Amino acid sequence: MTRTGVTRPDPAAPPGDSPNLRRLRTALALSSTGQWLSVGALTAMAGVLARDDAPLDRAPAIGLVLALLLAPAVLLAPLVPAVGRLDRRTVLVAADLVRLVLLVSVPLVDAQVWTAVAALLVGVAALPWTTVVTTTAPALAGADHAERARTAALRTVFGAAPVAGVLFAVLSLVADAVAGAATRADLVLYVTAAVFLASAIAVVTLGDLPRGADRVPSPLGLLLRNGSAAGLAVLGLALAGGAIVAVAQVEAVTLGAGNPGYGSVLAGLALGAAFGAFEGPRVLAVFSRVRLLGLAVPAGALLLLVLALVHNLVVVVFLAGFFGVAAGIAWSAARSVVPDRIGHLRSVALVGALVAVAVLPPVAAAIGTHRLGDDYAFTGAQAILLAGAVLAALLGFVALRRLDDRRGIPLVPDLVAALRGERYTPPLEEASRPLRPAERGVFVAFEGGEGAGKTTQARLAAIWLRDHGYDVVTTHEPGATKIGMRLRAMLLDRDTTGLSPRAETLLYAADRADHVANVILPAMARGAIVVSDRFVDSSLAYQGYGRKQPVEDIAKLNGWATQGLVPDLTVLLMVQPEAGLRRLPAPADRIESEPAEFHERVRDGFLALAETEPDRYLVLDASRPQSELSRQIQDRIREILPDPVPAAAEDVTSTFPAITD
Ligand SMILES: Nc1ncnc2c1ncn2[C@@H]1O[C@H](COP(=O)(O)OP(=O)(O)O)[C@@H](O)[C@H]1O
Ligand SMILES: Cc1cn([C@H]2C[C@H](O)[C@@H](COP(=O)(O)OP(=O)(O)O)O2)c(=O)[nH]c1=O
Repeated sequence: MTRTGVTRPDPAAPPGDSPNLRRLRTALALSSTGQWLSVGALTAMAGVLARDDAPLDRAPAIGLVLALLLAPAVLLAPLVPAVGRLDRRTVLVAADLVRLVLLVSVPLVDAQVWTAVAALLVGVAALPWTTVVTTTAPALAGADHAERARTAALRTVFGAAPVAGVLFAVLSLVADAVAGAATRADLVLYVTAAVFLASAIAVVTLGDLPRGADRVPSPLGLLLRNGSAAGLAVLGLALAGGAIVAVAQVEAVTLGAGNPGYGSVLAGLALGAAFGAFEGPRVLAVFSRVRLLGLAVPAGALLLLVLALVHNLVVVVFLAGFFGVAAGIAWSAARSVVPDRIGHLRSVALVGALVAVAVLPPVAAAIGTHRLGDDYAFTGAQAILLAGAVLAALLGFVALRRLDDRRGIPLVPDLVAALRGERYTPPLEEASRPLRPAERGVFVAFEGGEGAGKTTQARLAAIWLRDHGYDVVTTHEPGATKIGMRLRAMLLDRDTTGLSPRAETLLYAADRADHVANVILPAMARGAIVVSDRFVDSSLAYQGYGRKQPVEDIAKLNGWATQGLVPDLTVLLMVQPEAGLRRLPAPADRIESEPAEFHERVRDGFLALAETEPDRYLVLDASRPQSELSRQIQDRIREILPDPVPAAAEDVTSTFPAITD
């Protein structure tokens, strides 16, 4: 604030940040801390109220409370838009106050059934807050900074978990010190209620919040759509992580550490996960993200295996922390592997955790405790942790096998080089690649939305290929031939008005037919590698999905135009349309100036095309640094390269001594 009371923009604040947005994030931090604390507080209370003699018999009651807390997020998300029509601040305050009342009521009612009902209602009351991340914070930041605001809000939600974990452990210790070992969870329940009060007050002090359509995608819908092997790895971790949380309290009580012990395990897990997710992008930065994912998941599984077998709380807390780190790194790697399917990954994690906490505790209780020798008891809790570890490791390996983006490059030297901060590049002739007849060249197409970096990456790939002695032809669409240049002018000139979608499609196809006949096929016939900036997929995405014309028809038309030529590899660079368009210099051409929804449809179209033929596509997150992208592209191109020297010629030349100077 200046002396005149006018708020000046904070020069250090990220673009799009406003005082109101910052206050909203503070409220979100408080509310999220309360929600995470509720998890510890209500499960602790469920454990106390179960009152069974053997700690393991309390597991199903604890699992039930966890499942009821999570279930609304999975099952009721589609109902959230209904609250979007109400006043935003009133809904958020009501959501906090409802949770406050519920948490205070739990120790007063003091009944197992009410604790379970309260858990369900706390889960329901948390739902309106999800719209702060999906809608309100991005709307407050404005269109240009919406994505950044969404990310910051998500970080706030998950960053609150370790804070709540540590707070829960400390409060449990205090309660233990004051009231003795047989404490209930009253203190932490009341403190959680107070945190919700603080959140409600923070919301009241907020300025106006924008209304707007709430978009809370249904986790169940996302679970089934956009499946990916990366999702399998995340599922493995979610099941394993869910197993830890589901039996943490039982383990802590069995080891004589009570709620402070339980809180320490939760805090360790949450701190580790937050650290891993935050640092993930910097871990082995030059190493393939797929391989990092494929290694982090089994590493987490191994930690879980040891965790299941030791009977020492301090060791368990550290192992839970390291498991969290592995899980966090794996999560960040999975996000970079399928940047376009993060919603799917989140749904897998949520549903996996829900299944784990609902199903595993009753199984643990049913297995019971078995004495092995005189001083080692093996419990059902350990059994499900072991099962979680094995399953996670298996799913991690499946993901690595299915997705490996450095096939043919040995894992160990690749990892050793990455540990030294270097990128392992096998000599070209050592890389395993199917040899292709040299008389037919190779055709690589670069596709993607506006400003995705196609021209940049096509150029870098061509330079790299030429460095390795290949005959390379770089070309582009539309407009690579004389006729094509005239067609391009017609197609992209903003003065061209009223061009019908069919005519547009035919003109692009005419340009392509000329391009294939006069540039691409002659180059391939002499064995060259052709690198094209755009090809048929652009027509399918722009004229098909963008202009809403039948994709099948366009594919048929282009099959004829191209004489059936299909790229050996299509590199698809995915970028958020608005980010891509921002990268381009003004003024926009006729297609670039289409509305945002058109470009969204084009983007979705490209993805749908890649999904139908995953082996032919390399899909990359174009927001990553250019050098990283080009390395991944090189790795993939290497797999399809022909021998640089025709096999027949090599038979002769290889008998001569090499002259290197
Ligand atoms: N990975 C990247 N990160 C940031 N900027 C990039 C990246 N790749 C390309 N750019 C920049 O974005 C702009 C558009 O890139 P360009 O290769 O012409 O995209 P396209 O051919 O897909 O329209 C250029 O200024 C380029 O330097
Ligand atoms: C090849 C092709 C391009 N287009 C559009 C996409 C681009 O907006 C424009 C090509 O313009 P261009 O300036 O080459 O852009 P970029 O660098 O993004 O490739 O033509 C189609 O709509 N259909 C097609 O089949």
